[in-house]
Amino acid sequence: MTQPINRQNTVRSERPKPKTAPVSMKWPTWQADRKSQLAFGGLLILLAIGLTVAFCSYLLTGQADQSVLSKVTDSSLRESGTEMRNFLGVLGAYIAHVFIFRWFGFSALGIPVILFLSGLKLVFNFELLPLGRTTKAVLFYMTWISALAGYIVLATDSIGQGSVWCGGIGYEVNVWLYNLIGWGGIAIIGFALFVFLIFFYGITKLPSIALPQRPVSAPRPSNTNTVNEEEEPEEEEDEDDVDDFIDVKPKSNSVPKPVEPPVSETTEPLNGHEPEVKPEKINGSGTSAASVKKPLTFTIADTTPVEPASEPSQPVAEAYAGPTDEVDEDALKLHGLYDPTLDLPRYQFPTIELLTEYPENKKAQVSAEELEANKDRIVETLQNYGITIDSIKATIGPTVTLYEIIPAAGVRISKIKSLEDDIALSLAALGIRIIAPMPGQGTIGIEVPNKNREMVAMRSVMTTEKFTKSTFELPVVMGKTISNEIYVADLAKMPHLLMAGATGQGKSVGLNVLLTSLIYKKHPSQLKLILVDPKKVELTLFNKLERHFLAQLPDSDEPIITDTKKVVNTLNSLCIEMDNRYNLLKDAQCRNLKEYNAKFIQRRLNPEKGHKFLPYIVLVIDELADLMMTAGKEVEQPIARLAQLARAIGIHLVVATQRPSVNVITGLIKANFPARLSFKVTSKIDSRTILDTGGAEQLVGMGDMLFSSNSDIVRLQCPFVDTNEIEDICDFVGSQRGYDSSYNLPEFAGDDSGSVEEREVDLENRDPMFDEAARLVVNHQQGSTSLIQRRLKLGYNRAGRLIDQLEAAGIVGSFEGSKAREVLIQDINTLEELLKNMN
Ligand SMILES: Nc1ncnc2c1ncn2[C@@H]1O[C@H](COP(=O)(O)OP(=O)(O)OP(=O)(O)O)[C@@H](O)[C@H]1O
Repeated sequence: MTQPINRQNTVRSERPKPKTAPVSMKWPTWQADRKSQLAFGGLLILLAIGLTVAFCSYLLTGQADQSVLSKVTDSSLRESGTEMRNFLGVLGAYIAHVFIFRWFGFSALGIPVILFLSGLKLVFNFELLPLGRTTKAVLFYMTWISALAGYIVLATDSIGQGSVWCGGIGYEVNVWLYNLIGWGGIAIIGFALFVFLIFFYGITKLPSIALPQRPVSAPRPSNTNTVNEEEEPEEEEDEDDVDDFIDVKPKSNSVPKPVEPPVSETTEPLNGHEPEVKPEKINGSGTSAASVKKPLTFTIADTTPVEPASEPSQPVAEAYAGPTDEVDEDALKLHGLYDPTLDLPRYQFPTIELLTEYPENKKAQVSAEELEANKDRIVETLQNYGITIDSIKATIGPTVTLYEIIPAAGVRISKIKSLEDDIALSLAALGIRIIAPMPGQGTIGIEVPNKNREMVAMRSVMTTEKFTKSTFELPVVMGKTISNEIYVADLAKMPHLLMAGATGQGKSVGLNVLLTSLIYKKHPSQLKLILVDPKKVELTLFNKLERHFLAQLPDSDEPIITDTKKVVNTLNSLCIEMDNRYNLLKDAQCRNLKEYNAKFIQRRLNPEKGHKFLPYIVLVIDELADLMMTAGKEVEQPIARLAQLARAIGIHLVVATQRPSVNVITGLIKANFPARLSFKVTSKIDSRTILDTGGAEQLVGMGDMLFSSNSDIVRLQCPFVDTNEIEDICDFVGSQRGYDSSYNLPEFAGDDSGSVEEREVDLENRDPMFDEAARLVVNHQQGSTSLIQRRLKLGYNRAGRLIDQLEAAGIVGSFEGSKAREVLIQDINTLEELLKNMN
């Protein structure tokens, strides 16, 4: 007797098509290609130079060339070329003739300006002036100057020589105006300028006309400054009245952008799927432009070329000096909320075109016959063991198909579970997993791998709304669930992730997916990565992100950490960073990084007290086993300490290993990593070590994985991102202007610490730079190795030796962890005295 099969299977023949909208599309496709950008940009610069030469030459020789030009025909082109006086021959004369004589007059010189600025932007990614705004202004002034010149030419009746000044447009407009309102046309031309200025500079107030009073007592009009700011913003920097904020000009030359809103407490479930989408908070910058609209003073900076941030660890905030812990009302009023992204205002997020689009036919194809046959076999096998079922339904996932059965009343679940191998045998398939019972479903699930599996392309998941509109702090697209939903998790909530998988099962791809997700969603000012790669090959591609996203020790010469000793130092340095951050949070009376940064954005924390915007730090270790073998406790302890404490202050760890054995994933480490992810492992024991349950040994490889958080386990297909895609993304980010260097972690002296006596400093053989270093340290009253390193352009080791010698000479105090050493000599004269004695 066959059981009735419920035909309402949830086979998804029509899966929602991923939208092709880019995550952050700024350039059309061809522009994303750097080579095309360079070629086209170069052409624009060349054109700009050529047109300038042709136009200038035309202004000098145009009259003579005009007569030749009028005779030019195709047949006489060769001869006329020789007669032309224009530096660029007949072509130069012709183009100049059209632009100057027929159209704009001499103001056509604005055209090469626009071309030149566009070329610079494409070739060097450098905006001398804001491109859009300058283009608008130049186009307006070209037309307006042409009209004004036309009026003068008409009024003075000098059309003969004057037409190169006003061009055809200016002249014709004035003839038309003259016919309309006689000589009153000048009023319309003047009014056009007035309207343009109002809209272009956003003028809302006019200067109050202060009637001259008795000269001695006449007060300075209080609003003079405001008016000037609005009409002639470029002059504002010179105004005395803004002294209080003289240092606080925003480092932007772009239109002020909406700032990250004060972040509210999230209510998303821990590690869960993305909850409902809140469109107004996309990218975490949902505050409406109106609500944070910055005052007009910002237009000043709009035209100021940006200096690259020189101290990434202390961004623009340094300049904002507010009173204690209250809102710095003045700075807030003047500049609006603090915006960390103004560190690199022109940074462009990587575009979706950098990811490969795979053809649709790579989707899972499970035929109706395969489905029916599997169902029948499952039902039969269970029947052979005396288990009858009420219904069975199938859901086709990218890698496996889930058959959910409802057993007849009285069937013991454990009995079905014990038949795992028998069902696998009857289906002649590897990697069968039985989930009994399915959490919250009242059914029993049997996962059967598909014969043809779907490759989940990174691009297809990155374009889904779930990811693009994610409001998570650190959104990571984990993959596709069995029901073809995109699973996005928040690394900030995990808060640390342990990853395991036998070799070749997709770990490196998984790490790349994680890093790509973060890079697509975060601005370099909001996220720093520390990449540890003992295998030395897996993460090297990311070293191009050094000046944007990477953090490292001050002495580091390689952005990706591969050396065990350096790993130990970096972990300890991260512990110091954690302690520093806790001190800042304590001082600010905040419970976590989110609250702290929100307070800083609202200018409620005083940068002079050391407060600054704190980026998230994500530490990725590609192979823990290797480190545990070579450094054991030295690595285990800081990892465990960070994992225990760092969640609140925005430091998150992602640790991967091939060998999830107990001597690698020790109890101490495991207890502090609630979120675990396992690709296929070789044994059930390994699966237990990483997930606390079996199942990972049954996975089918190539990114098939189990993700466990809060004791929920979900099977996912990890997206696939190839190394050439990573390379393109890193090139795209790396080619943009970044910080001066990577984000500096606090110094950690490691074994070299201890008093100088222990390190036997020989003051007889002082470094040749000793005197200079001593003067530097005393002048700055700051005993830091990195200061010496930076100012004297020395390597870390030499700077370290110098600071030891300075300590031995009694110029600086002893090592005090993350803080700079105390300088024991207060003034330069005393120092000179001492140096004289020493010499
Ligand atoms: N999500 C995925 N989708 C499709 N194929 C994948 C996926 N992940 C991995 N693969 C395939 O498996 C191969 C090995 O993956 P990967 O290099 O990530 O393995 P690994 O676990 O890091 O191995 P190792 O530990 O030896 O470095 C890839 O080259 C790719 O062909």
